[in-house]
Amino acid sequence: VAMAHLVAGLARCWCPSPLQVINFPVVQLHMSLMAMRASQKDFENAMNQVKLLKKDPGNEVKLKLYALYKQATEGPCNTPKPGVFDLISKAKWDTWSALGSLPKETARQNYVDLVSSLSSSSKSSGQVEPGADRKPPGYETLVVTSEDGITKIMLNRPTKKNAMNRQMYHEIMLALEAASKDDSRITVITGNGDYYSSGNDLTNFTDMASGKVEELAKNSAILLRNFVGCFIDFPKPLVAVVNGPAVGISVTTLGLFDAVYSTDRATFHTPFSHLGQSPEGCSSYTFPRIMSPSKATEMLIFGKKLTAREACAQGLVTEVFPDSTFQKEVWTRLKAYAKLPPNAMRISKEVIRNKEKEKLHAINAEECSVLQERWLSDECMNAVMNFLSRKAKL
Ligand SMILES: CCCCCCCCCC/C=C/CC(=O)SCCNC(=O)CCNC(=O)[C@H](O)C(C)(C)COP(=O)(O)OP(=O)(O)OC[C@H]1O[C@@H](n2cnc3c(N)ncnc32)[C@H](O)[C@@H]1OP(=O)(O)O
Repeated sequence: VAMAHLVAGLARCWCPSPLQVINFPVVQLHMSLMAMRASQKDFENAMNQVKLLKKDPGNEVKLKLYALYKQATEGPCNTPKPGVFDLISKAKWDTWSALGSLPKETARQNYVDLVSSLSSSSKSSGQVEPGADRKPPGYETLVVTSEDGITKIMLNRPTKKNAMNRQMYHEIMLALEAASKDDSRITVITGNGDYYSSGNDLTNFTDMASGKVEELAKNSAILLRNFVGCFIDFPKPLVAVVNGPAVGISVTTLGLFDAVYSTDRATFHTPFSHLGQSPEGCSSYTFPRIMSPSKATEMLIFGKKLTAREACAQGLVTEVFPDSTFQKEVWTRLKAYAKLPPNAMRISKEVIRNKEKEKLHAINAEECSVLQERWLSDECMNAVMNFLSRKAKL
């Protein structure tokens, strides 16, 4: 966030051309970090302070601390990448790798600064709260509940319109993996607040200013490919309860759901060209099949926004409900469906979807590799800078 403000602030104050914005803050940031290096003693003190924090700083911060510690002590990540299903080790590896060739001294300083900001906000005391270290792990960006045979995964960043930051991508993968194995019969994804989701969190791009951009784009493409892969492989009926507007990746992945129920207040749009980007979530394949090639073009290339009723007429949405009765009607129906025999539902899904799986994985890989290039383009950088400096709403 600090980086986003720095970049946005500099964009407004200094640079007439957004292209110049990319390089300037990197140089500035590097110079300011060089000017204030933490000593080894400061670093050791910070490590001790972490153990005394009263409040759990959350998984995202812990990953960042882990990555900075490793970078400060061992340098750039060159260990082998953990396997796809070792999600926690992979999250740690991804965060460390994303630091690229950040110098050890800078990592040490960043670690000290981060701990210091945590200590002041959580008012650490000399005593560790009894039992604080035994707090059960939970999700930070989701609320996951399971009842009446339904596991509900609710995107929970309502003040950011449920934009998907890296933490949320990882948590959705974890929640889907857990739901695939629990004893629920149907899995639902929905949003908290007035939006279903505003898509990829554009502040994900602010990391671009702090490391090797090619490497970051490569890691992001891997993250996206794994994320979409979890939807392709999900074994039980997967239902979207679209409680409000949906943007970007939250729209494209709908093509991989088994049913999509929407409030009449929702809209659907994928402003990829506006962002200098290209389709993902297998939409380059699913959308032309669901809604015809030319209707898919209007959405995926021209960024046309559909109302819920238009999306339903085109087959992307299964059924639309009046907003006033949406939650009641949808949950009543889902509870009834969740009473159906689970094996029959799972096997029917296999019969319907398995023919396509290999194809979908290949499409996913291709879309991610194209996007990896797009993220490095001037068109994409400029669009993200515009959003971060509040010049454009998409
Ligand atoms: C190489 C790095 C890449 C890393 C990526 C990893 C994997 C990537 C996968 C890629 C795929 C995705 C493609 C997409 O999803 S494209 C779509 C991206 N989304 C958008 O372009 C939407 C941007 N947001 C908006 O246009 C508007 O916010 C809105 C959704 C129309 C809502 O407008 P509003 O006026 O009603 O509300 P607003 O004040 O703008 O929003 C409230 C706060 O929420 C913040 N916010 C909303 N959406 C996003 C977002 N997508 N990213 C970041 N932040 C978002 C907004 O900034 C406000 O915050 P604050 O209150 O000002 O702090």
